[in-house]
Amino acid sequence: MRVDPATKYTPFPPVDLPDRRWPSATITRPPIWASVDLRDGNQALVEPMGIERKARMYNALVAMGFKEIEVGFPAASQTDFDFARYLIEHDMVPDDVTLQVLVQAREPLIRRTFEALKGCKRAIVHVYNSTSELQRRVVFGMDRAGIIDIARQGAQLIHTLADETDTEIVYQYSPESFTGTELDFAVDICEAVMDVYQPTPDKRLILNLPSTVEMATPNVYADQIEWFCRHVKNRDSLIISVHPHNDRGTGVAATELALMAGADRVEGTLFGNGERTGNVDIVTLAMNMFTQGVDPGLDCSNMPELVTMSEYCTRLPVHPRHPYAGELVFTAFSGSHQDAINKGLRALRQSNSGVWEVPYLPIDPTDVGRTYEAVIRINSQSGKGGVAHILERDHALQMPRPLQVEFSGVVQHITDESEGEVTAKQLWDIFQQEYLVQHPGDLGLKEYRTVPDTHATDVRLLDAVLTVNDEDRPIHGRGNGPVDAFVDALRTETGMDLTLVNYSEHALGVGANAQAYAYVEMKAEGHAPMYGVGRHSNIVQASLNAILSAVNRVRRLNAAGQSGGARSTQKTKEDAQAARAEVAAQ
Ligand SMILES: CC(=O)SCCNC(=O)CCNC(=O)[C@H](O)C(C)(C)COP(=O)(O)OP(=O)(O)OC[C@H]1O[C@@H](n2cnc3c(N)ncnc32)[C@H](O)[C@@H]1OP(=O)(O)O
Ligand SMILES: CC(C)C(=O)C(=O)O
Repeated sequence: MRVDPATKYTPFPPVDLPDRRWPSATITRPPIWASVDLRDGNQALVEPMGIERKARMYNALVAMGFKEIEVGFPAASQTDFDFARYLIEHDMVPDDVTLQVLVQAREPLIRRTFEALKGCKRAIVHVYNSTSELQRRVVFGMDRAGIIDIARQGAQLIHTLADETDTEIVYQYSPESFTGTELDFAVDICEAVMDVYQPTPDKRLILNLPSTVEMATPNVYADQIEWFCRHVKNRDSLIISVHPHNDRGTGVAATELALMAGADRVEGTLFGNGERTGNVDIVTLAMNMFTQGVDPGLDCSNMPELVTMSEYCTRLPVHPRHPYAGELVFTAFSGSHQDAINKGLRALRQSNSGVWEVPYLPIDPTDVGRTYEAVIRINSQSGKGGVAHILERDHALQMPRPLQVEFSGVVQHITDESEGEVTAKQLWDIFQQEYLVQHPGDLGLKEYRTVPDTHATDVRLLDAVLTVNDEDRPIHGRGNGPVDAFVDALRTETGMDLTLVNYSEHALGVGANAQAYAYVEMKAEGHAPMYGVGRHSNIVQASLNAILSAVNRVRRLNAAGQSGGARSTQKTKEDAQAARAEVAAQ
């Protein structure tokens, strides 16, 4: 029988704060960022980082612009102790960066922590004990007074040791499991710690209010933070810090609402690594601010490098759909998205506006070190817009709309069969096979010339030599220009009733050797109109090639015993099989 959640789980009680103010606040500046990758992130890894990996991540965090970095729990493990020593002894702490170390409110651990800090110019000593009703009851078996005593004694020892050291100590206290702690008790225990440290507006105490376990909707965390800020004494002598986890998958939202509710500082990790479902993801938070026009003060401009570094250090993958960072987050496969992105990018180029406005792309991929290459990729969900985008981007083709429709039908037929992706290179190969390559049995244009008809005005006579399977075939035609005369000659040669329906062309580059593309839509009796594409440095020859391309496609259809319109596949069975085999092989 299924479990009845109503009998097994208790809903989180709402906070009594009817005049809450945070819903009308906005985030206009970044908080103080503190990375806990090397502590909370590290303690959650299957294989915790050694010194080499820790140092690599530490350097990356400094380079990003973090000014406060929790480097470990030196009293808990020799590696963490040694790493703090390593940074201090190798003078790896820039003047504007403060190392932070975590310790439980327990005397031997606190003493050991101070040993780890010897020689450090400035450090945040972050002490914690657990305060929630559940932990008081089942872990510590203590009442409120006993728990306050642990915190007070821990703070007293730290205060004493701080007076004896040359290191400038910044105090930080966390009522761990804050989200499960009654708010009045959270204020009481924090104020007991404040009584020891005596913070002032010039020497503020960091009070860190962790969502050790995310237990409710983000608005509840915001209420808790606002309630605390409004009830704690000497608010101006405090830095209110949040340390959200992501158990409900809403760590980022909870943090944003907590900032609106008055938090000054955020502890989190890159890409949300951390205990269970992780700590809050600082990269997403920072980029969310960035996309609202707020400089987060953290450099995420080389996201691929950050991902590589994080994956190496944590030995955990960053999900391909991870916000801003995942391999696929700037990629559209679906046709209507591709169409809108294609149009949006074009409109942006034309507008010359610096303001980013592209449907389905909340940020410019280049702002995080990505290119536009991956934005549009082709599979069976894709449409003409995506196909046209890639051919224009990589080969400067300006395909007329009906040709886009026709060619996307060819591509779709292949992707439907292969059920996979078609790379940009494969797409170009398919296009060339379909329109530009001479297949066995196709007509090729060896040479041509036109002369005015001396017996009629505005009429030209054409003499050309076609090749079919290495055999020459002379042809002759007349018309009001070379194109018209060529179509006339082909009517005679092929016996097909051919009409030129549409024509367009464009140059590729400039100068005498610039290539031109010509696109023709031909109607052959018994077939729907069909496109041909020609390429040559001479525009007339490009046009004649395009006409032959269309005629050859009709001939291939006839040879395969098929008929049908432009939207049906124009590929012979062999072409389709070859293309499918190529896609499958990659
Ligand atoms: C939410 C967080 O992420 S907090 C950070 C958590 N990080 C870690 O725990 C990683 C590092 N910790 C460790 O390696 C170990 O826990 C150590 C080295 C610190 C301590 O190890 P041990 O002394 O063997 O204790 P262990 O952790 O198994 O048990 C905790 C004991 O400390 C007590 N305790 C836990 N927290 C505190 C605290 N803040 N203040 C005082 N006592 C505490 C517990 O009640 C328990 O007491 P008991 O032995 O009388 O039952
Ligand atoms: C030590 C505290 C801040 C912690 O890591 C947590 O509550 O998650």
